[in-house]
Amino acid sequence: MSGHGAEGSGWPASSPAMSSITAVGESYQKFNPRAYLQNNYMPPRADFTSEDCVVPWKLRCLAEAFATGEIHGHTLIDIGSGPTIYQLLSACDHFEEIIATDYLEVNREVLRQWVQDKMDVFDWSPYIKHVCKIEGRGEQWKEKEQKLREKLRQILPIDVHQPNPVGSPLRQLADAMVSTFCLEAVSPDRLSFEQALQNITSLLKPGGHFLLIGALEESFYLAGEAKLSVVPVSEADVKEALTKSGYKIHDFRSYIMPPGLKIGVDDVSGVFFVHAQKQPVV
Ligand SMILES: C[S@@+](CC[C@H](N)C(=O)[O-])C[C@H]1O[C@@H](n2cnc3c(N)ncnc32)[C@H](O)[C@@H]1O
Ligand SMILES: O=S(=O)(c1ccc2c(c1)CN[C@@H](CF)C2)N1CCSCC1
Repeated sequence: MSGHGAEGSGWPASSPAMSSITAVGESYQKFNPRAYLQNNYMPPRADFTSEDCVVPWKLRCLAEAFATGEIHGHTLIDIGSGPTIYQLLSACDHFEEIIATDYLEVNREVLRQWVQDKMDVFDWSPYIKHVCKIEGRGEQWKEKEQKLREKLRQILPIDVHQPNPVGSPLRQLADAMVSTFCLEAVSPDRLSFEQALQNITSLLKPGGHFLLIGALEESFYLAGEAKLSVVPVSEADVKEALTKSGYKIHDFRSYIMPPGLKIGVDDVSGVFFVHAQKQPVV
């Protein structure tokens, strides 16, 4: 899936909006997964020493959401997975099948390599160990790692700017959805952010739960040679977009990025976490 085509996007092929979306897709051609992982998922950002650090905060948000027991079913889909799997560690105990998605083949291949336990893949063990610790069930980290590898059964191309983001409608709507640092990082403006949210919502069954994590007031980030534009969003912008797409917000939390984690790889001000639920259409 190229994602560059105007076909079916709902925008006129030559409109300014479609031109901006095409430009975003072109900017991602230089995205370097290894550099992206280095910038965001290794020290100093990968600091597990205090519950106040961003990684423990984010993993706790996800673990606590799944610990409610409200979020379960057969299939969970992750939107814009990139080269990362940390966002699925607490989910894998509550679903039979997990679908990862990304726009870039390089990222989908990184995920395939991890699932197949190939050499030279990123070491997620600090994240897996931390999740096992905060979940408090005494699960061995290698068990959780193997469980996720078994459940991560599909790794699909996706373009959130298409009305059918994964090409054809899913055989079965997802019971739950996760997305981390994707929508704002691939949308040139607020309107396309809201439209992308509307598009991915078509993949989630009515009543399905959605865990959304993203960057607050960020305008760019680096991933090797790529400098990607990000649409700056506030808490209010995110809440408004979710409401417009028919969600009820159950929980909204924000984390202010400490100065020590502002390392030049982006200009993120904070991180938001939302637990929302798609409301049935009456
Ligand atoms: C900032 S990364 C987020 C990666 C990961 N979810 C995380 O938490 O770090 C944004 C991801 O969105 C993907 N992406 C770019 N354009 C997209 C599009 N039109 N639709 C869906 N995903 C897209 C990129 O390939 C990249 O993996
Ligand atoms: O908050 S992070 O430092 C983080 C993680 C990923 C990103 C950003 C920040 C900000 N820029 C985003 C670009 F889209 C990607 N973090 C990294 C460790 S795990 C918890 C999340």
